[in-house]
Amino acid sequence: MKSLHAETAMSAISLRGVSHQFGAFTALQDVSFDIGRGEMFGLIGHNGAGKSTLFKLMLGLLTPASGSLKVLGQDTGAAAFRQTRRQIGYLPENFVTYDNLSGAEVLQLFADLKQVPRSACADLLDLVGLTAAAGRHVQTYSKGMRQRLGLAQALLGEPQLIFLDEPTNGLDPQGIADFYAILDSVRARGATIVITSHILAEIQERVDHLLIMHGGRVAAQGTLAELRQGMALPLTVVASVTPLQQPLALAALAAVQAGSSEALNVSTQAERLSVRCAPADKMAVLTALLPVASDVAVHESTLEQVFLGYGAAYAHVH
Ligand SMILES: Nc1ncnc2c1ncn2[C@@H]1O[C@H](COP(=O)(O)OP(=O)(O)OP(=O)(O)O)[C@@H](O)[C@H]1O
Repeated sequence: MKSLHAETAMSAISLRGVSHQFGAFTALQDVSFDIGRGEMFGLIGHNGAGKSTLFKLMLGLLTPASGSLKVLGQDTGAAAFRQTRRQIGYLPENFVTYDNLSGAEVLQLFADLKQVPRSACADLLDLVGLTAAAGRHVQTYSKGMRQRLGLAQALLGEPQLIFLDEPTNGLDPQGIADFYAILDSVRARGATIVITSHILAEIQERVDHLLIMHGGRVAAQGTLAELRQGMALPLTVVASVTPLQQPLALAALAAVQAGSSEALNVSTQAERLSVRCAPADKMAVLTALLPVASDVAVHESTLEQVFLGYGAAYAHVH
């Protein structure tokens, strides 16, 4: 499936035919995609699919064996990329910090390393909700607080581009919600965010575009809607139907089934009627149910189902 977004100089990131080997092992093969400026871009894949390697290439920490890789318009291999790096923030998968320093001291240290004025630290600590704990040793921080400190570090210097490698790993639901609320405020100033996560339910409503990696290759890319379309997984329509209306609903659905080559799976439980059908039959099912039902809702396939579907399809071909 081809990316639909424009492959122009406006891309924050552009990869063409990128491959990378570790010794004899090919970790990435012929990877091409674009990330538009201001997007929240989700990179997903099984363990070992190549996500962290891609991050390291995009950060200029590794050099691709072949292909071209431009980040913020600059070739990552060029000497000038050192300057571009200042526009980039990175929260690694395992953010390691110094336990016997305070949160404020850790952030100041990173500010010095990034040559960002220390005066920026107070606002960032405030943004990530650590002002009250700024004087405490990081040793006493919870996992969520450490991750928020890591995010503050990634946001030093107001970077245009931010890489977050499994940033919500180990956070509780409130911690995850807080983390994404901070990201929303970062997005509001136009920053591009690239994020990996294994918690697909968490990112499916939050990212603009997705790239599914499998075995070092791109298995699929697009918006969630495009990825769903590519997989054509069944969806479920649920509705409330009174006992009086139920025969009418079932008759209307039988008519839909008669006109479709795909199976319609209808089940009823008390007044709740549920129809599992192919995406192509969605409108016909809705048209059949709307006159005789209430509370009609469509449950599309989840990103997790889509991801597993692409994984299975990919494994079948390769
Ligand atoms: N420095 C290295 N030397 C040799 N092999 C490596 C090196 N770094 C990564 N690999 C291998 O490259 C492949 C891709 O690894 P990578 O860390 O990019 O995967 P990932 O998608 O980030 O996985 P995870 O979800 O587990 O973090 C894996 O098979 C890994 O073992």
